[in-house]
Amino acid sequence: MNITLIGSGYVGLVTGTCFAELGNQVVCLDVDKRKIDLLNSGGVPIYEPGLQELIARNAAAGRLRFTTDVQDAVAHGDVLFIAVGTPPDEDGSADLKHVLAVARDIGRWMQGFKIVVNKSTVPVGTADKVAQAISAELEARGHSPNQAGPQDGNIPSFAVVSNPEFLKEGAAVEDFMRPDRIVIGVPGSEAGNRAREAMRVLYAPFNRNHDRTYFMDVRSAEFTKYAANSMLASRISFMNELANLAEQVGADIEMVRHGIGSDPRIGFNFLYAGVGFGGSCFPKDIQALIKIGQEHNSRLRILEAVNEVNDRQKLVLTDKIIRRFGDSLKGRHFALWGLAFKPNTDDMREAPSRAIIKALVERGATICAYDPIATEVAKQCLAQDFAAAPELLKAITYSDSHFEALNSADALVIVTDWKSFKSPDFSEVKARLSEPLLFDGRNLYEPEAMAELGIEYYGIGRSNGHQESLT
Ligand SMILES: NC(=O)c1ccc[n+]([C@@H]2O[C@H](COP(=O)([O-])OP(=O)(O)OC[C@H]3O[C@@H](n4cnc5c(N)ncnc54)[C@H](O)[C@@H]3O)[C@@H](O)[C@H]2O)c1
Ligand SMILES: O=c1ccn([C@@H]2O[C@H](COP(=O)(O)OP(=O)(O)O[C@H]3O[C@H](CO)[C@@H](O)[C@H](O)[C@H]3O)[C@@H](O)[C@H]2O)c(=O)[nH]1
Repeated sequence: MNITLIGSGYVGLVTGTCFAELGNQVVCLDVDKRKIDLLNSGGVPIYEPGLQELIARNAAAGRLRFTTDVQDAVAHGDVLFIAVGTPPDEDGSADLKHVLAVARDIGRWMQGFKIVVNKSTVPVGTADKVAQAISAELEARGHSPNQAGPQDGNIPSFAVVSNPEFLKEGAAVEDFMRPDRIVIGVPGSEAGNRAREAMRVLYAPFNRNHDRTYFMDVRSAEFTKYAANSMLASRISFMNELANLAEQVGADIEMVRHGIGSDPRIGFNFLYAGVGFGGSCFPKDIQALIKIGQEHNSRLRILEAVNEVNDRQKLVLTDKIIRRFGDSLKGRHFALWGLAFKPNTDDMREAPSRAIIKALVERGATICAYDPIATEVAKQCLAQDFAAAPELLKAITYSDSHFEALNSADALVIVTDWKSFKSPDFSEVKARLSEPLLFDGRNLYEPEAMAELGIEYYGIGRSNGHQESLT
């Protein structure tokens, strides 16, 4: 099948590359010329395990190409995927300007029948707005907008489908290639039926052993995406709130996690307490759903609390550091392991490390940070965060080695749960730190083991270690 991805970021690039891997002819379009030039010269603008090799293989095989030419890209695809950003507007609602700009581009250039598939995360009702924007452009071209029936020849007609994406960064290729489910919302029309059949064929390779596709109406599909992210984020904030209470009552949240996760009705996934959730999805999607609720006079109190708990949780580790050292951290130096919002990515959007670094540096501390992948992206993000006080940026240095970052630090602060942090040589850690002190924002280690090693250890919601001395 001929497929076009409009928007070549995390979702567009991964989706396009994976469809090419399955034998489709794929064009990835982006307005960002630097991104397309980089892709055309063999580079990859994001870090995602396995992606670089897949892109190289499919580009070499002639199944995957990159362009900034809208007319060419729209002409190529029988199926046109919209995979552009839907960032939060000032009031928290999803900003649809990129999605609607793409819809207008499609309307401006399309010929014949096109299946327009929205993969961006969007509020319920967006497919209707996309259809209206395409129709308005067709009318301007002198065509009567027609979404109704199967057409022949070059008379433009279309169906707008919702196909939300559920991949996780850091595991995007794996998630896309082995989806738990494929949600497809199709309109109830003849064009919709045609789109449904095309989507069934396109996704057939994912359904060989059992059918993972859930066909539904468009609005339910749009809503499903927000519902999934809200549920997952709620679990995390719930566990973080319980973790903070566990410290007060002398319970250990890791024991509690095992105890409740073993109930199949609850399950183990997304129950890890930590320094809060970040990334480009949970924070913005929860804001957007809260806003949708407000607009429909249906306040979402649980989600309001999920956000509030998360904002607070990003500073829980800093609070522990302040309780240990006092409010002024002047003259204190910390090693910080992990900048990205989660492992296996260089994405720094809403990363808890940004809030933690800001809080420490504003209190006079200096920091040496290490991240296996995200350092360069982090430098740019932190420069923005400290734009109003650029002199504070000097307090942050970076190391290429997680051990060197420890040199002469008053404590090690762990923010991201990269695998390579899980079993460090603790004798080396102790030898390099000026005192054996560890603040673990991801509960990577056991308090008892740390005590045996002579390391003063503070986790999130851990009963033993030294929590009592902080309360
Ligand atoms: N990142 C994820 O893990 C993830 C997962 C599932 C869903 N989503 C959703 O998918 C959408 C895209 O997210 P992303 O992380 O890939 O965003 P991104 O910012 O990485 O990529 C979006 C790309 O779209 C391009 N773009 C913007 N306007 C354009 C236009 N008019 N024509 C062509 N290209 C244009 C941008 O230049 C950018 O390269 C969002 O709605 C997001 O919520 C993201
Ligand atoms: O038990 C957990 C699980 C995750 N996190 C944090 O939650 C955030 C999000 O993690 P994750 O969901 O793994 O990454 P994302 O790439 O943001 O993926 C989410 O957002 C995507 C965009 O909508 C969806 O497609 C995915 O299904 C959804 O998991 C990160 O900061 C994690 O550290 C926790 O604190 N505890």
